[in-house]
Amino acid sequence: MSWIDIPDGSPFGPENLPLGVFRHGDEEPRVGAAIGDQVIDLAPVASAQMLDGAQLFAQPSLNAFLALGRPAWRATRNWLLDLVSNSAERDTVEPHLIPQSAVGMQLPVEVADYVDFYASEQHATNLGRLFRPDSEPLLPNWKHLPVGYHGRAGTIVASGTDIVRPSGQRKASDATVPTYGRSQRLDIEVELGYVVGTPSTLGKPVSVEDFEEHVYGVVLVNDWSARDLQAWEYVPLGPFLGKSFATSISPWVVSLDALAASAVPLPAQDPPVLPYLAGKNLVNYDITFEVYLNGHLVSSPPYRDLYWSPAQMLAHLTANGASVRTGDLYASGTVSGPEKNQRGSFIELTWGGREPLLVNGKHHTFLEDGDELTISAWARGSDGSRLGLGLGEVTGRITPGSRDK
Ligand SMILES: O=C(O)/C=C/C(=O)CC(=O)CC(=O)O
Ligand SMILES: [Ca+2]
Ligand SMILES: [Mg+2]
Repeated sequence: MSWIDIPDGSPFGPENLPLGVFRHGDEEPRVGAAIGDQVIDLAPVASAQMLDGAQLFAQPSLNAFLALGRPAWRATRNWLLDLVSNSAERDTVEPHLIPQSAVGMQLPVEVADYVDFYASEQHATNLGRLFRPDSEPLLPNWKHLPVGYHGRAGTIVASGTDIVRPSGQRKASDATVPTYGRSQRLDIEVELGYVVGTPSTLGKPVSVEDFEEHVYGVVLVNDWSARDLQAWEYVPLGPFLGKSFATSISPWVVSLDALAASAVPLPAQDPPVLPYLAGKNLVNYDITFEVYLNGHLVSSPPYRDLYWSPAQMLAHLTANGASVRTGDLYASGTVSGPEKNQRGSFIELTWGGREPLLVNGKHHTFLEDGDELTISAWARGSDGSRLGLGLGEVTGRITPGSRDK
């Protein structure tokens, strides 16, 4: 319960309290917490209470706060829970509530490195069938390690940023040589992203047990992908320009402490994983995404059945001694469920473009100029309810890009 008025159905209930970076008029961007349809401007509230570290909220990114580590994250969460639930705090907090409609949101984190996994068995199977129809859909390594690649941190953009249609080399299957031009198979990838707070040490792998020491929370990720560029360029070294032009993330970082209510055990893995990937308490989160094309729901991918847990992803990405830094982002890979309306990309939803989707009376395959794509997501608590535990949304609109050359 909160003394703050929270609209019914708000993703930001009194126990969610995600953090983000907002801009209010021409004031400096700074850290806020979302509750209902308002933002708590944290720096002046912390200053009024003469808290150490109040200046950490007067920053244009969460990085300084994230670097403090789990004890400080917990203490901050407890402070926030008290601010919104204890009516004695009302006089201090109320002057620093700002309607979300009056602020602009920017990237919550200055992203250091970006890694993208491929952890949904359903998605990997679908893409195997589409890209490698004559082979086994899952490659032999897939159930032994969380497959991933290093992406491009510098082109991670805030929700709402226009996505310029990328150009590049692509080769039609009946052509002998490639051409350069605008992508004709521009797609989305619906993913969950994990934000690293506490760095690790170079040369020292992070164990699955230490996941919560390093990871602060989650954001929504749309890993825009140009399937025609990708198909022509990516064997054998992996994704490159087909995915590096833009990746959008949601503005509010939901903490693992808030998400704990939706943790579900990871199903048994077969074959058994190597010891460095094994753990007794591996979890996933019971999160369901909703994908809207121009305002119409086209898919609802479920996260809870992902094959690899985020703790295993972190253990694997540091297994060679590579370190993580404050602000690193690693994403789950596209999330797809078994049903047709649970697929997390248009290449799957339209089966390579051969089965167009009928959306509001119009046939769609890949993204067209002007299309607006929004992903939202909700976590479910152990009682099956949504509990005001939403992740908010990430949105972007396709703009035409430069003329073909
Ligand atoms: O299987 C392939 O050939 C291609 C896979 C992808 O494009 C997916 C990817 O990059 C990772 C993911 O988001 O799941
Ligand atoms: Ca991806
Ligand atoms: Mg990308």
